[in-house]
Amino acid sequence: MSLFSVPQNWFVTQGEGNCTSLRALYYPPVKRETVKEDQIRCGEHSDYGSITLLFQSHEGGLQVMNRKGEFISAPSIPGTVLVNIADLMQRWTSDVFVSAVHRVLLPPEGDLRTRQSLTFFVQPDNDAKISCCDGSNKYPPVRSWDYLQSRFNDTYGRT
Ligand SMILES: O=C(O)CCC(=O)C(=O)O
Ligand SMILES: [Fe+2]
Repeated sequence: MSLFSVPQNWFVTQGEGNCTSLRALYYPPVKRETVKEDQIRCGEHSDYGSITLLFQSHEGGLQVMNRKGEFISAPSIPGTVLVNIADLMQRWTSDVFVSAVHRVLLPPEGDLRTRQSLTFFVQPDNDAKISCCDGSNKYPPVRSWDYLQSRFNDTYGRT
């Protein structure tokens, strides 16, 4: 089965309950004298789930890595929402959709504006078995909940 012939609702629901969440971020003003070498506002990363809806205020700073491995600016366009592919979606589609590595840069020197963003992380249902939709097994099947917990543990450390 290819990505283009998956049954309707394949990506929609496979159980009850999921870890979909909303994050509100506030980036305070940046005083240049306190900035450390190589500091940025949000370090480069990819999101874990299926897709992320990103609402950003208009100061800019978000960059997304293109397929050549270069970061390009993704400015905020009024009235739009940015949709990022995340890691489980890349696995699910067997790399047809590629998870977007992204980061947020510091504002230019002297720009003391704050920045705000809202990220809506859409996660597959907890019991969903994420296996390559083309049947290739390029990535071993994984339960959504287990995958997310392992990523959270890697990021925040085990308790
Ligand atoms: O603040 C932003 O624009 C990006 C935030 C982000 O990438 C995240 O919360 O995962
Ligand atoms: Fe992110």
